[in-house]
Amino acid sequence: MLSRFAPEPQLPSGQPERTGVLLCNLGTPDAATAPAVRRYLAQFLSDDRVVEIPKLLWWPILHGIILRLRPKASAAKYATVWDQGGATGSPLLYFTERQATLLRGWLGEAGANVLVAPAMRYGNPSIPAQLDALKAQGATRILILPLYPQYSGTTTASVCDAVYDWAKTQRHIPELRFVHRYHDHPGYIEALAQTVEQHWRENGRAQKLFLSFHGVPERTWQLGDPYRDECYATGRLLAARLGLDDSQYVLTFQSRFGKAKWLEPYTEPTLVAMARQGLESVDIMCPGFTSDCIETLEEINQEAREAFVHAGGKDYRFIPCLNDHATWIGALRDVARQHLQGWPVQPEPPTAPRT
Ligand SMILES: C=CC1=C(C)c2cc3[nH]c(cc4nc(cc5[nH]c(cc1n2)c(C)c5CCC(=O)O)C(CCC(=O)O)=C4C)c(C)c3C=C
Ligand SMILES: [Fe+2]
Ligand SMILES: [Fe+2]
Repeated sequence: MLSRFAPEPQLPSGQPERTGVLLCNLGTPDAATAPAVRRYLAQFLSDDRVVEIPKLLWWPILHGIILRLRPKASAAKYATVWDQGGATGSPLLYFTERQATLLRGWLGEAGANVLVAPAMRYGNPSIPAQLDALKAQGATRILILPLYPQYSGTTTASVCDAVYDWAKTQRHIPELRFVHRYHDHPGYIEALAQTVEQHWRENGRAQKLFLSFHGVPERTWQLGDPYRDECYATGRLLAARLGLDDSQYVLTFQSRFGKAKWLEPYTEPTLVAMARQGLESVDIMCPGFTSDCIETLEEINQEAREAFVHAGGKDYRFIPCLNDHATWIGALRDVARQHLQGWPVQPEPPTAPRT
């Protein structure tokens, strides 16, 4: 029987042991085309962390309906955000790569020589490919840093699964550490607050600030997923930092998928209801998304905007995600440093050749 363990990479003799950081985001299709979106959605929606319906029931729905109908419509939406928001190609991939490059430089400020690689849970560059690449560059310790500030079984735990699956194929597993959450980290809250304040300086201030987080099925919360509570904690800390009372901001959940009940209140129906009650202007941001993507640039900045205006709203002001904001990269550096404690981050002197 062939061994499931891959051969260990041959490192040039004298190459120092390195420390690596894997910056993980959700993923994105390789192109804004129906076949690429189908491949991406097939991988994404086959993950039982994401869809908790028994395979026997889910498979016919996924392969018989969703993967036949959704890719074409979804690709048309992806085409509207490709190259947008200051990005080239997929905004999610573009900003994740940029965050990795900047983080490497910022960690290097204090003389730390840490490898930083971007990775996507679904699509490319994949988590196993990037872990292989880090190992091939000599990484013997790797910190897994998901770009999800709030922990959810549907996202953070799925990144952990992908890393554990890769580890199962390795003869010599690097030391591994995982960041699970930073929803209340002062640097993250500060970066969000500065983004809102800059937006207010440039555009003035609307009647209400909407904080729209990605939704998850409500059942996951009832079963103990901490995601909802962590979103509310982020919302409260951000409002306090901005000096907002409860009447000045609204926290909602977007991107409902399928027929089940998801976390409420839902973003678009709340915008519509409030516009009908006379709300004229909103500022809207998505604090749980650390990069702009289809969910922010299309769903929030296009679809929800249209719904708000159609319901009588006048002024809809979208606030971009953290992307490559300097305070945010500083926060990522601080989160990484906290979790790298005790690990050597300087290249070690070459070891003497064995005699
Ligand atoms: C099917 C259920 C889904 C769950 C649960 C879910 C949780 C979840 N997702 C994000 C972040 C992102 N999701 C994105 C896209 C996206 N999400 C789902 C479904 C679920 N997400 C779908 C089907 C899609 C694809 C888009 C579409 O076809 O409409 C993205 C954007 C990807 C991109 O722009 O390339 C992000 C980011 C979080 C944080 C989360 C739970 C906390
Ligand atoms: Fe999603
Ligand atoms: Fe969406």
